[in-house]
Amino acid sequence: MAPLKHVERENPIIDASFRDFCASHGIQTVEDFLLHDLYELAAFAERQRNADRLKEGITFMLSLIELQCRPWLNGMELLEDLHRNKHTLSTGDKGIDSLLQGGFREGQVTELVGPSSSGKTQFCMQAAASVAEKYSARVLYLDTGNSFSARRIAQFICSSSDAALRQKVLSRISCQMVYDVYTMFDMLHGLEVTLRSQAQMNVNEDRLQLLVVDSISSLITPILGGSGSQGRALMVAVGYMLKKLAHEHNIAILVTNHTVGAGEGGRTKPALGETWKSIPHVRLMLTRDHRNNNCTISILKHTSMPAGHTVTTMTREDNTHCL
Ligand SMILES: Nc1ncnc2c1ncn2[C@@H]1O[C@H](COP(=O)(O)OP(=O)(O)OP(=O)(O)O)[C@@H](O)[C@H]1O
Repeated sequence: MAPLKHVERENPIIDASFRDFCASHGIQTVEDFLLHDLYELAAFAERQRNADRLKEGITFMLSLIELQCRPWLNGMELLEDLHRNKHTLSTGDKGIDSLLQGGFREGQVTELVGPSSSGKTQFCMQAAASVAEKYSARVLYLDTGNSFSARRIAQFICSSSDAALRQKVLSRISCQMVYDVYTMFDMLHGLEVTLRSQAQMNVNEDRLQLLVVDSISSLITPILGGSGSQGRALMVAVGYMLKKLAHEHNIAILVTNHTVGAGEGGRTKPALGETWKSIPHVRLMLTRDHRNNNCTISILKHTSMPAGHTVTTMTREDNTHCL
């Protein structure tokens, strides 16, 4: 059960005096709120010296509980949400955009799977440049392996010959190093709090539209060892948080995953196993022919397309292939 003190991080109105007031009515946790008569509590608050602050705190707690208990959505409401909010974002590559019917879908998690040196990081940086440039959007890049390169991103910016524009695009891309799954939880939680308060204040300019995690597998693989289920539970929790962020804030999320071993028929398969498989909405497999630098992307899973569609594209050396 979450103690009320944890909620103070989300809204300072849940301060010590609010918590003391709640404690005097036997309310110590968020769940305790559900068991109490809140009209009675509000009536008690009315008689206090700091009535306005207390009532504001109660209203906030109610909205928080409501947020956790979202009603079921029917198919019509889901379709409307899809048309109204979930647009596609160009990946920066014409062929891949056409394969994905426009690019990454906002509100969804797209996973790029590929062996080492297949070009996953290059793809992520190209996508970051494309979204920051084409949509004047903010991009958050979580780098788990020190592979982010601002210089390489600058090469992917189509208007890179214009120094002022290039600077503008680059300034919309923030990069943060994340080396373990616990830092990742803190990061995602902080991001959720920020996005929620921005939504409440209707801040819409330079909206965060793409979140990149390169790579999710290097954060999760170290906690999966052994026979315990704790690692798997943490993995599912991270996946759930990513999906929730994507859905509630209309963000396209791109994560990378490496491949392991020789699966059935001598082929490699995505790491993180069967439990992770259900997390991403879209799974793409990237392979690279090192003789001619051709990359092939094929769909392993998609919400509206059959698996197996494929596109072959060239590795970009600079920005000469801009769309
Ligand atoms: N500046 C660059 N210009 C052109 N090609 C590059 C550049 N930097 C890297 N590459 C190519 O991209 C390849 C590596 O790709 P990348 O780092 O994206 O692979 P990856 O799939 O992310 O690998 P890993 O899983 O090991 O991190 C290199 O082998 C190189 O050929």
